[in-house]
Amino acid sequence: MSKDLLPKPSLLKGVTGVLALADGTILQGVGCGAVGDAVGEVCFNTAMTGYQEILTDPSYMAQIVAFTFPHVGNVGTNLEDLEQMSGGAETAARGVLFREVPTDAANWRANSDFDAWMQRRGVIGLAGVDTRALTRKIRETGMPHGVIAHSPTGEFDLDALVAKAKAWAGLEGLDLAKDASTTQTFTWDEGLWSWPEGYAKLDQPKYEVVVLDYGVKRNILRALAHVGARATVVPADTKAEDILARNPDGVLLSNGPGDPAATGAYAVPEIQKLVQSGKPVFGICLGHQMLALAVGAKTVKMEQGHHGANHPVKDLTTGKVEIVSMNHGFTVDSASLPKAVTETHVSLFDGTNAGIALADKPVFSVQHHPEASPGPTDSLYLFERFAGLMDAAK
Ligand SMILES: NC(=O)CC[C@H](N)C(=O)O
Repeated sequence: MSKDLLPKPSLLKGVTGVLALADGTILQGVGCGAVGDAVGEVCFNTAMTGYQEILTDPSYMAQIVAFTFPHVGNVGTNLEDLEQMSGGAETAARGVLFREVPTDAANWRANSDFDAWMQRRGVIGLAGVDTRALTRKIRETGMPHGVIAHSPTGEFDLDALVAKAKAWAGLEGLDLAKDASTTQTFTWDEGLWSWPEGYAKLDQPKYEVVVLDYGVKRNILRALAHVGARATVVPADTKAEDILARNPDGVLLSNGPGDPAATGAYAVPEIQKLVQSGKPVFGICLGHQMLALAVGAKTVKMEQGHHGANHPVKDLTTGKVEIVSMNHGFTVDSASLPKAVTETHVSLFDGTNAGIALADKPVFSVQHHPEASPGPTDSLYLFERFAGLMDAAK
């Protein structure tokens, strides 16, 4: 085991949790949340708040999230900050790692403490690990495959856990949108949250938007309502003909888990028809990547990915810099963008593509999360840009 990744003994009450990486590295700590083990890609997230939204973001399916912020769980969990639509017993992320052992919940909105919430929702937690050393490792060698395990008796078959991490094929080529998507069409009219009112209600919709659900976050639907759009959410494999038959004012391609290239196999031909129809189209994250595939560009796997709530992105159409929420492990290869497609946004961390627009159609998309949740709301203007395109098309 690398010396860097040894636990800090003062933090440990007993080794009841481990993370076993495919290269044989073992991190030991205090297990919490659900008991058992789970395999996934290990990424780090630099957000300082919003762990409940992050862990329930469907785009984190098949991933294990290591928070660089040391105190996770202190404000407990509540019934509102859930991003996945199902709201069911299963949470998107497979596991979570953090530095300090979580305390009891201390927040007026909390109805549960973090440990009990993780237990109920099947999330395995591992506390007391040197997340800084793990983050440095990910920065140097990319996002590893790992198995997170929690055993209250402290018994682990470490060789078997490493073997399981090694045997996992990874996210490349994996279509998870079909698992994250709704199977039933439904409409949504809840707006954004503010204090002390709570969630707003959309009374008089100005626009009707069909949302192709590849694993949509609730706050995307709320941000649509915020600009006057009522969402009709349809399953990931819905045909363009069926969407256009509803005569929506616009179509939104949602975020979602997995590899865009694998998901694109069935979604891309439908997105191409939607683009050709002349309807305004807005893509977010996985939706952005699949729109890029639909217009002939390529997507590639990233080394360490972007996961956080403090990423600077430049809107090349206005010259403005926005601080955004990011969560992606694949990226659109800007060099592969065809001539008719403009690069509208770039990441100021590494220059990777963060947005595109079509020259001759009311179609655009971004890699980041304008709906935030968690994170800053600098990019909410993109929902207004979408509304502007819908106005122009009316
Ligand atoms: N948040 C998302 O939609 C993520 C998109 C894709 N699964 C990626 O990791 O790049």
